Amino acid sequence: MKDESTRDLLLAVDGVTVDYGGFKALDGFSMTLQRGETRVVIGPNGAGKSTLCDTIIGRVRPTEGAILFRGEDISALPEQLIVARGICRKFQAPGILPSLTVADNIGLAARRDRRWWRSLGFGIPAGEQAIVNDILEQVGLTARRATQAGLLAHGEKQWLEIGMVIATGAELILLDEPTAGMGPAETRRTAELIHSLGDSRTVLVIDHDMSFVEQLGATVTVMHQGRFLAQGDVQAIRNNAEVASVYLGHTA
Ligand SMILES: Nc1ncnc2c1ncn2[C@@H]1O[C@H](COP(=O)(O)OP(=O)(O)OP(=O)(O)O)[C@@H](O)[C@H]1O
Repeated sequence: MKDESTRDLLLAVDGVTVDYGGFKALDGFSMTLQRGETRVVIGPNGAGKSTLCDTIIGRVRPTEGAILFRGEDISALPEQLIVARGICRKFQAPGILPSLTVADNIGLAARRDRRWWRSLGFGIPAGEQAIVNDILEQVGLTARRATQAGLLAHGEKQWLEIGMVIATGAELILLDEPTAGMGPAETRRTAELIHSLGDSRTVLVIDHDMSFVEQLGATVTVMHQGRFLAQGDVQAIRNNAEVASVYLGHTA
């Protein structure tokens, strides 16, 4: 891990409100991410977690406030320009091309902004082979490189998707419930994989599974009703009476 003092600000969500005709899915929400950190955002159903990701990636526009990426306001940019600047989101639903091999899916993701359609049917150019090999190794799919992606097990598909996000070169990766549908062993492997991204990427994870959150060992930000509720390590969050009350539905 980098020393705190050498880290710098990558993302600032600054007082963001998303108002749907009077209902505020985000209500003056603020948080910051330092370069190289992994952060988990949790919160009860409807807390605004997905809306936060939608707003960062430009799918939803803030009614108030701003999103600053590398110090620049990106809140009015179209999604594809935000992606081009280095933010990539992995959705719960797999976006892999099932008839292509695992390696070709990663190769395509690496070329997505570089007229990747031209490469269809031509295999992976030599220079990219090394990148693809590295990513396959990182996501633990080297032995599956020639397998059709559609034939992978559920967990493997999720890792391939994470590999594809890595391949885009994005500096900020948004992972929306990456362990959905996974058993304990796959969940553990996913935590290791996110760990292995180390300081090279900044990762924002949304998840409900507290054992996964614990394995990640990351700072946790808690949202409730579109607002910031608490932030700290897993233990502090577990011991936070206000957090317990919003999850358990009673007052502390
Ligand atoms: N397009 C929309 N129009 C109106 N209300 C919306 C819209 N999108 C989301 N909401 C509402 O905003 C609130 C926050 O939704 P969001 O999906 O961001 O929460 P979440 O924390 O991701 O919840 P979950 O854990 O259930 O996925 C919810 O009450 C939801 O119904």
